[in-house]
Amino acid sequence: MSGDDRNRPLLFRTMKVKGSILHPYRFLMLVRLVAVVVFFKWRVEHKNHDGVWLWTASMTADAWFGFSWLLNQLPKLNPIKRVPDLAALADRHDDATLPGIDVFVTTVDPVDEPVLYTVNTILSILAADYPVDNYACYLSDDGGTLVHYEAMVQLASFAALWVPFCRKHCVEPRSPESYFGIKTHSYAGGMAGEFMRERRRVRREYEEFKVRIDSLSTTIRQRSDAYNSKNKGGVSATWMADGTQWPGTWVEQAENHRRGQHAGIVQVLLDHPSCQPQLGSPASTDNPFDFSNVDTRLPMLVYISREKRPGYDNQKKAGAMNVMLRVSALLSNAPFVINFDCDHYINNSQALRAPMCFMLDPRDGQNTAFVQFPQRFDDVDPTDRYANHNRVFFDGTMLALNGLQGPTYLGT
Ligand SMILES: O=c1ccn([C@@H]2O[C@H](COP(=O)(O)OP(=O)(O)O[C@H]3O[C@H](CO)[C@@H](O)[C@H](O)[C@H]3O)[C@@H](O)[C@H]2O)c(=O)[nH]1
Ligand SMILES: [Mn+2]
Repeated sequence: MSGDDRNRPLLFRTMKVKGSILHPYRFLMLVRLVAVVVFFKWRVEHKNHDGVWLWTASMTADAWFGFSWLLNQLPKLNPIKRVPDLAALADRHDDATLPGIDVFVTTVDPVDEPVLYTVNTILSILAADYPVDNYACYLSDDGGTLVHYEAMVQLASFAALWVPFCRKHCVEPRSPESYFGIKTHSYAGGMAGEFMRERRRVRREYEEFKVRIDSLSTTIRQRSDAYNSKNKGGVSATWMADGTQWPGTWVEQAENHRRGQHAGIVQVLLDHPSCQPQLGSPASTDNPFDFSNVDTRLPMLVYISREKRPGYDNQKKAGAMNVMLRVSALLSNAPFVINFDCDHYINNSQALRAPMCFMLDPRDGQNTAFVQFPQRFDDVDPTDRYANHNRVFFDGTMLALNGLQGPTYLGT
């Protein structure tokens, strides 16, 4: 750290858990520890001579549980919360000096992992508040299906409306499905009438976009049937809208066009944007949106389906990430990568800035390998009877590990 850095504001704050919560918890740990030790003592002193084998087995199991309980408790003695300071980041780095980020999204099956989720994930990424020419989004489709590719084509055109709309009205969250799912929308800006009008219109466009996404598999099948019937005798291919055969997997399995056996595909759907802001056009008779003061550029968007061959282990998500690293190295080569599963979305438009507070921190940045966000889950029943929010893990264990060295990496 240079002398100059020492006087600068640090980019994140470290917060201890309140004593009123921590002290009773520590006391409870002590009580449990005493109980566990007393229990072991009792066990050893009351050896069951009729079933020594059983006694030994259960002692071994208890000893192991006791030990793992201890391992689990020790980090919890000092849980730590780290909060990014976005204002300090903005002071220190203007948009031009923020580093590039390559955003990786992985998906496999358009049915098991519904395309609508993937589409929302990507829209929330494209609409994030980060310098547009400084980040790029890559989708890896391990299914190699045309449905995903055409969904991305549709998405690229819907994003041209959704992203400027989000920027203009500071919409949160920026995944349209979640945004329109919220019952009431507070609006603090000075254009309430215009906001309501544009929101209604975007909502209608989104509903139409969803219908197009939902009908993709039917559209593709009908189109392919039409081409295949002209092409009698040949194999039943899957056809793209431009009248060429899709290089990935086909609806009907064929040599070199099936799951686990097809050529690699890389398609740039949205090109790298220009470096200067591009303001949109004012409202007119055939354009109800006034984007004349909004930057309408979109970040780069790339579709990838890696090559697959039978007998070759693809290493699932890790393999997909490897391929995305290689492709992005050629196209955008950002110093940082961030990855999401296709069923995750960014629920806060500042989410790409937040990790930079840790990575660029003058004190700890050089020693930070990765930043792990807590995950939150939608559509869990409000009382969370079955603990599906995983709060103990995300708000307990992970904070606890934070106080030791850092949390574990969760794959996203
Ligand atoms: O051959 C494959 C198999 C999986 N995936 C993707 O990998 C991700 C995770 O796979 P999934 O089987 O859905 O794992 P989950 O159990 O749902 O997710 C848990 O496990 C993942 C892998 O460790 C972590 O990334 C997640 O955070 C964690 O919630 C998904 O986006 C998949 O699309 C691929 O890209 N290629
Ligand atoms: Mn999953």
